[in-house]
Amino acid sequence: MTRDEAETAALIERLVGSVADGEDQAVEAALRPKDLNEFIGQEKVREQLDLVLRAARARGATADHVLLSGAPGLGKTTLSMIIAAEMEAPLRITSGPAIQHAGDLTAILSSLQEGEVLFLDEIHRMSRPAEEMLYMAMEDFRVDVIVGKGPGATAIPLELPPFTLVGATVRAGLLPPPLRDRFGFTGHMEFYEPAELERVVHRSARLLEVETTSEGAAEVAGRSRGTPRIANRLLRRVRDYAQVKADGRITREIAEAALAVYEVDARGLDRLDRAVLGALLKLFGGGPVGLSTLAVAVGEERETVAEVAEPFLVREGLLARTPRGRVAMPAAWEHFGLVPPRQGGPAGGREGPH
Ligand SMILES: Nc1ncnc2c1ncn2[C@@H]1O[C@H](COP(=O)(O)OP(=O)(O)OP(=O)(O)O)[C@@H](O)[C@H]1O
Repeated sequence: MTRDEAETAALIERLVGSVADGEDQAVEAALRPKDLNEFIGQEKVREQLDLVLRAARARGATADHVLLSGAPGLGKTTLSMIIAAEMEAPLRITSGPAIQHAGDLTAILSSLQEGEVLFLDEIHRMSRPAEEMLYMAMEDFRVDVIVGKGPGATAIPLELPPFTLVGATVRAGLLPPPLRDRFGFTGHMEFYEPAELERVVHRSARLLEVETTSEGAAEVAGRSRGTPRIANRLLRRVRDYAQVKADGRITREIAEAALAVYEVDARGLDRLDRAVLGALLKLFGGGPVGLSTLAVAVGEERETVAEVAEPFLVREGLLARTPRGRVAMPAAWEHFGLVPPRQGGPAGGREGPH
């Protein structure tokens, strides 16, 4: 290997990244469904994707580029792995924030094998020049490698083997239209219904060899915010509790006691959700308040509040996003045991009767 090749390999290694260490990551990887049949819920996306992949296989062609949109933890990475497995193709995983320069993307694209699936997580966070390079790569399987700098710079066209790009984003609307339009198929991932999450919990419990009653699984599922990753995480924590404090079996009582320890409340709100709602209610009298102000108040990034906490709070009817700012809904006051201030009264609300 020459020095250039070694540097490129190191660069790709850094960009593509390996799965983080730790028992939880290893367990999470083991819990991933391996094919579309094992993948629970998301009927629409599954059916549509199944058609796209079957048709490509029948033609002996590389599958069209796929865009997956949806909140974190709904299974976008898992689906990209399934796409690669179903196409019997290798998979490369990277993310938008890892690609800061067009050269970063060239390094990855130029090392792809024919038919390879490239999973680009958080595609909306890629740098502009890289994004523009991706347009051409997706459409014509070609990139221009820029050699040199300034007026003397020349563009050398480089042919790429056909590949399938699987882009993942929290919202398809975050992508510029020219990029969005280059995907042959867009799958919108929805939050999971409680019954689907119960199936996820049962499946994971079976794989982890943990005995779980129906009520125990329902309790974990009900607090998992419609998200399989959270269901799996809560299941692992409840399993720990059941092993240390009881006989290892997950019942409703054990799930309730364990989740109280981990500060996940009966509605599934976690510490961040409660911080956001608590600030909205107690500091801003229920709003309206701007996203930036709210984010500063809870010491989080705007994006974290908007993309991690809010979709669930909105869906639960606890918070509304209005043109004037974020507003707490009556259910939020109730959940916190607070009474909303009267119009024109002092901000902050009063303690309720319970
Ligand atoms: N439909 C499903 N059926 C069973 N398990 C699932 C399903 N979807 C996701 N999971 C589980 O949830 C975990 C999280 O999924 P995954 O990493 O694919 O989410 P993601 O949408 O890519 O999240 P992020 O965008 O944050 O990376 C996985 O470990 C997987 O086991």
